[in-house]
Amino acid sequence: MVASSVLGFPRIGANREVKKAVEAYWAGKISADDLTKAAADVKKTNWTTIKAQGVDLVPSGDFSLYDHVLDHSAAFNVIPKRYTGHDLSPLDVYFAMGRGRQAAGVDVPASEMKKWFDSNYHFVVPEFAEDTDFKLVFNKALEEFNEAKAAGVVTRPVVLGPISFLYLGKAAKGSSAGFQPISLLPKLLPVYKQLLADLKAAGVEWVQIDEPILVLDAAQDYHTQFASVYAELAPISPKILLTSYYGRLDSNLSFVAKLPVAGLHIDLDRAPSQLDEVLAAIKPTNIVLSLGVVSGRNIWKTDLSAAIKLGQKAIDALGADRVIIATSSSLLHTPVTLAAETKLTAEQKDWFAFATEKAKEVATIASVLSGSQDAKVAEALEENKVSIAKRREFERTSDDAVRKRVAAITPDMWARKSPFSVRREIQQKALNLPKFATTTIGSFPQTKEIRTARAKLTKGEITEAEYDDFIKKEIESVVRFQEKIGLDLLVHGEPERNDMVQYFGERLNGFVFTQNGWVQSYGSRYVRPPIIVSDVSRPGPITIQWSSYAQSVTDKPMKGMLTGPVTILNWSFPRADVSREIQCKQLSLALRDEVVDLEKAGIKAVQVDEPALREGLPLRKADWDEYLGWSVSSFKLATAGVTDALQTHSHFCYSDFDDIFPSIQALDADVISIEASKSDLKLLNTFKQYGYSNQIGPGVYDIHSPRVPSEEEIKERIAAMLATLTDDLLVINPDCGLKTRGWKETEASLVNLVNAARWARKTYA
Ligand code: MET
Ligand SMILES: [Zn+2]
Repeated sequence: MVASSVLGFPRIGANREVKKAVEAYWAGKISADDLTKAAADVKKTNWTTIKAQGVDLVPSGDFSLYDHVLDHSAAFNVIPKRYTGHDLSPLDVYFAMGRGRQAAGVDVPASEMKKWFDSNYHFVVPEFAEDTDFKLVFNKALEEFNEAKAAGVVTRPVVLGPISFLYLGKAAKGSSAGFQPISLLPKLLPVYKQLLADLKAAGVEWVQIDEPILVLDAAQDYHTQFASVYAELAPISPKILLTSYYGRLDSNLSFVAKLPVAGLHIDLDRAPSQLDEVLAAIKPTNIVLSLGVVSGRNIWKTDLSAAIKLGQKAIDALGADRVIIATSSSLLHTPVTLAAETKLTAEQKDWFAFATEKAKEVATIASVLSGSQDAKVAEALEENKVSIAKRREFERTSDDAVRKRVAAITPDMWARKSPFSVRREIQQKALNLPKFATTTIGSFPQTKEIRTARAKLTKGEITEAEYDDFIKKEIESVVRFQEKIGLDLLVHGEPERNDMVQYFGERLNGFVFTQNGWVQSYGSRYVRPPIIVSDVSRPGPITIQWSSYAQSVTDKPMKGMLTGPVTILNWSFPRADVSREIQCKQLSLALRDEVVDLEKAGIKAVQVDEPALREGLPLRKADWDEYLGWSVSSFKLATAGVTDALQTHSHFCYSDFDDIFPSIQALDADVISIEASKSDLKLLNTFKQYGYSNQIGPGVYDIHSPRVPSEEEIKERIAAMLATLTDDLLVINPDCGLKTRGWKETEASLVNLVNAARWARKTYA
């Protein structure tokens, strides 16, 4: 019998129930009990849904109200001191860690957030100190196992592994130099033992322990750490399924195959070629192999026949009892169900599988491999063959003009005409900005009124012209606001955009959209990634009318605002039949035309955002050059079609840039803005290390939290930056767009920012 399994499921609810409940709780509209109840309903629906698809091993413990790494930190008492002692309930401490808290005498910023591997999901970075006092505050894995059992589903609890937990975390501020979280392993292990022993006592058969760091280049000591940790855990634990996902095990396989675990999960979606060596390595052991053949990262229907072949290969080597068919990773990166989509054409719908459909796919593959004679299984397999054939047929169509244009790209097309120093002078004349120029990253609060107007337009309750008028009024008021508080380089505020990627996707050929395809990005923030289904091109101008309108109502310079090619690609579900590089180049050419049109329309500065450049970086260093090569040239291709007088900006947020900083310099944007506030300005060390020649605005405050930074705080940050950056290169801005913020905190924060910049002009005159 070949078993089927799912590694994790979206925790947002089919109708975004979790977002709604969490935000209502934050707003004081529902109680903690109501929130717990709403969460319980979603968990129960998830378990029963997965089971109903025929899956044998259903996950539990993967649910989260905010972030699963944060859950884990809270459960293990890894709670920085700044969040304790305020007389907050554990739930409020938890949310304070996730998003900061500023109320009733409590004023604490959020913890640092980082991208989860190469995905657009963000986790809250655990902070470890030498005196971190690990204890099991609550056993989430056990509680949710029991909860699922009571709902009639026996599950496989999911736990983040100890080594990944420590490596994903950081040393708390004030730790002694050289302190490394991994040194806490001996102190942490007893708590894991307690957790696992409790699971075993509760009758848990299998526990899934996630060690995703196994797909990263091995730290030197991985080998001994894994060997000693799992030797200690295995005897007292339920059967351990050790999982790796998002990439290949590579050289880590040599020690992983020797661990005393009952099962090993590998990602065959991202790294199909590792199957042979894994089979060879574990054949002499008793390890059960979980094959991640159904992608947890994209939304394309699995080619079941191809997956069955891989499964059969594993069965031939190991026997059916040692094979599990699984999703490649948790399905948290995919929308809940295709069933809710009513606007996709039948042809399009037939191409896709979302989380629920993917659960069914693993079950079908496992049934076929188990020799099932069930007519329904045979039928599902047949239907899949037809769907895959149809998609292949569609893939043969192409937009020849786009293909030709991509083939004709030459390197001179992606170089600016003159070097930065020359451009700078020309641009300074055109823009006339003061020293320490202030600007924002683009979006202003997306208010209820804006969302309502958009919804009305979608429902046909207002006309296109009425909507456009509304947007113009919004733009004008955002412009007046910026003038009033004294910002220097203005933006139009992006009120017309539902989402920075979706907005462009909807105006380009080659994309399709879902109505309800939400995927969690961080906390209660979900996105609906567009899907690239065919060649991409620009049927006409996208942003020109709004940017030129905004410029027409002010004498101050207006910055045009576009989402960059790499980010559109990385935040979409890409097609699987054409390389990412080619898809990116197609996007670049479309955006290049838009940038040129903005300049023609009289716009003097254009920002092309690339917040997702870093996240697309391959997990293995050996693969970096290839990616950085085409992504950097794609950005440049999009921005180099203009004259020297156009000031190009780019923006990056959420991640560590240390390792790719030379590539950021290579983009040759005239100005970059970059997240720095949450990572404790450690970025500044990067500037020190590599130097930076163009203008730069490391964010002076964190916009991901409603907390208002004081003027003093911002001055301190500016002063800290000036210890490393020369004053004529520094630009003053928040660390990201303001669309998730309310107007009140936006105004207060920006007033402080402008005042701090004025202070800097005097102080560093
Ligand atoms: C995630 S980066 C966001 C950049 C965009 N221009 C904004 O201000 O919202
Ligand atoms: Zn940003």
